[in-house]
Amino acid sequence: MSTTPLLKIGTRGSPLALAQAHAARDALAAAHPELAVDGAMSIEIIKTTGDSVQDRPLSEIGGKGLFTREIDDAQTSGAIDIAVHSMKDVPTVLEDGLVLPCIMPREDVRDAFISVKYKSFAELPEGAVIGSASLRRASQILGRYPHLKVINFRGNLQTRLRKLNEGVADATMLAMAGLNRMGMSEVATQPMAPDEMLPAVAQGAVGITCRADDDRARAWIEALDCRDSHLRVAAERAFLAGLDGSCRTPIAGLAEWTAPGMMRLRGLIVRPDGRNPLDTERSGPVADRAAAEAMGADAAAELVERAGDALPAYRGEVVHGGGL
Ligand SMILES: NCc1[nH]cc(CCC(=O)O)c1CC(=O)O
Repeated sequence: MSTTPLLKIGTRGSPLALAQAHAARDALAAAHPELAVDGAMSIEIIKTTGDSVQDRPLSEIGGKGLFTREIDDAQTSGAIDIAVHSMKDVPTVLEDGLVLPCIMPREDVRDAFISVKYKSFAELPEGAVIGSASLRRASQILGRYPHLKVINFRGNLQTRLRKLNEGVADATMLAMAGLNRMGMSEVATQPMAPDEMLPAVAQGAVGITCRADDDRARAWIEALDCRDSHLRVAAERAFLAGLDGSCRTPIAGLAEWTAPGMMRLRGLIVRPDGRNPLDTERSGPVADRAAAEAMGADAAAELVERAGDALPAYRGEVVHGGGL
């Protein structure tokens, strides 16, 4: 029973991250009989900078890979073999020596409006307080409802819901995907349509990385790859990469299949005050990863061009990733 596991799975320790790691482990066991054996896989919890710093806005901590760096290091050093990530927390450029062969079937991409007293944003009175650590969410809401106030709201899902119940804020927003995976869908007062709240790039997608030279782990996780989800995430991440040299930009993006082989990509960059958002859309055939990435890059190039000198104003205020 004390033999070394064949596959060490790394994850953050939040309840959501653990739920995702357990789901990945179960899918691996179902797909590969040799991994279904007792002790064949282990789950290793790794604390990231983003988990450690709870008292300051993420935008003040800065830097890429707040929720991934320590996990990347563990992977590179061999302390773990694969890592299960919320893709919206993963920087567009992977750590050297790591690859991403697997995107699992994507969950609900939408954000949810959550409130104890109110049914929707439209019902909130003048001066009502929204708790959010996400400038992407906050700025989209302020653009539409400038009479609301946004306060910084950090912590994992459980912490944020507790703050809401304590009356620290009148409403908050959380990804439906996280709620669904935690079996807490009923916490959502109302899912918001992407037209009202465009999700973060790769929201609802879970990816699995491994070392580029680890052929065995790679084959195991590649078997779980959902091609439809992977191409959507590839388009969105190419859009993000095209805009996001610093990884500190409030950006939203969503790719969807409108018909077999036909993709639609919506993209948006916003200012913190929600004024003058820039959005764009692409539709067309996407047969492979190169086509998905070309669509994302093309949409980003258009926004860079249109933003012109104003682009710096869209940058530098927020760290991409970590619930943003
Ligand atoms: N670190 C926060 C984080 N990362 C991924 C999700 C949601 C799940 C997902 O988008 O797959 C969340 C919580 C949230 O934004 O409500």
